[in-house]
Amino acid sequence: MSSIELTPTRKRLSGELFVPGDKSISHRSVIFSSLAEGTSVITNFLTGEDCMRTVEAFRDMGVNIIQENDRLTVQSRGIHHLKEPAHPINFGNSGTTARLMSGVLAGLPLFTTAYGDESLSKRPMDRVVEPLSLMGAEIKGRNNSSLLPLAYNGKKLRSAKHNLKVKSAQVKSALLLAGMLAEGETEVIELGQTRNHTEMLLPEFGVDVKVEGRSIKIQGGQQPTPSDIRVPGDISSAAFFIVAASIVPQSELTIRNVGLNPTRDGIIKAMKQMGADIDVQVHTYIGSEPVGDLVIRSSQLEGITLEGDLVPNIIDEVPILALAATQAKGKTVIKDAEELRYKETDRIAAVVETLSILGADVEAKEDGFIINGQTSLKGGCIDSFGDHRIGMMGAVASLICDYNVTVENKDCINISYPSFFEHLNGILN
Ligand SMILES: O=C(O)C1=C[C@@H](OP(=O)(O)O)[C@@H](O)[C@H](O)C1
Ligand SMILES: C=C(OP(=O)(O)O)C(=O)O
Repeated sequence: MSSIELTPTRKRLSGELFVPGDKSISHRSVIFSSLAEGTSVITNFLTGEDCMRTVEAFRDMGVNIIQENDRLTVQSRGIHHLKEPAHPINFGNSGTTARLMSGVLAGLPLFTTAYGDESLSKRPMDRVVEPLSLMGAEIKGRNNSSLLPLAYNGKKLRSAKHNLKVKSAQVKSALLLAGMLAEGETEVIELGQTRNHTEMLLPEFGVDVKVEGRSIKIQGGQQPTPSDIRVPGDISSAAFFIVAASIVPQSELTIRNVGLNPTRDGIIKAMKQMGADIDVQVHTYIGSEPVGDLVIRSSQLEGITLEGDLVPNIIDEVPILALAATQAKGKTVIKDAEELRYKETDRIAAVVETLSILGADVEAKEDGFIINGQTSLKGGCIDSFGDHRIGMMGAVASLICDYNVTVENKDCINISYPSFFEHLNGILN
């Protein structure tokens, strides 16, 4: 198992950084272009392991996807010419691949099977299998079809009206994709606003989607048309450096071309509410997604409460926000975040264990945690638990620890940010 020992550098963060392409938009752009008939070019594609699983799934179905660094050329003959893979599809560690592809595979006239790694095989799939079954989907799997591996006896689905029971963009997107392949109009009513990349990006591929408040409607029988997409930088990756530059004294860091979709920018709102010094300049729109530059200067943070509607917006950023909270004066409370228990690992347990080892004052709750700051962190040996976001949080923590930090099982960072350590070393001055 790979590990890295990080020694206290006492260096500040400065200079400029371009974070890799957004993971959610990368997945969606390869799915939509693979379903389109013709050629699409995707640039600044995230080549992390998760998005490559989505690429491989479509390669397994006969789509020609040529990769040159972070540029993908997707050549597809369209929905009606996808071929049935002769072997199971590997979703790896990627929840987004598993959920979104479930919506696609259920609605294609193919028989497919799919599996995941140890972590993904424990994550709930009933959240997509159940509503897809209401559309006539035939999906079978372990544990009453709630866990991978799954087998999809794909067929033409019927439309449905779904009132979602979880705040999940993956579930919403799976049902919209299934709805696009079904007969009639499918409506998805969200429990709360989640990232809206599917609704924003499908129209770029010529698919009509109607959004009215929390209701999203899609007419069946639509086939995406090819489109060229430039993926904005991933705010969830930028989050590690937003927090790092805020908590490492004397830092001033610029992060360029970050996606600033309002359903994703909660990390900036939360950090600003804690007193972080962050300038935001939106300079372009890619499709309808705002993109801009951030300048972050170190500052004294204060504890806050993070709850309710903000939580889905910061769901992947909670581990790194928890580290920020250890450096904030007073109490930070994170609640309504039980979804964290269903990620690559139980992120409530993993955050509490990791920060406790490093010397923080943190208490687990069923739906989040309470952190009392400000604490000086010591150091120690921590495990990523095979979770990229926990591994990166540990690496950022090492910047403010008194002694060495060893991060065990660090290779999982390649899932969303293969160049993470290179980028970190490039801005430590
Ligand atoms: O739709 C997406 O691209 C994602 C949605 C979120 O998951 P949930 O839908 O399970 O909240 C998030 O945690 C994940 O990293 C990416
Ligand atoms: C939860 C995550 O991803 P996924 O659900 O796609 O595995 C994540 O990237 O933090």
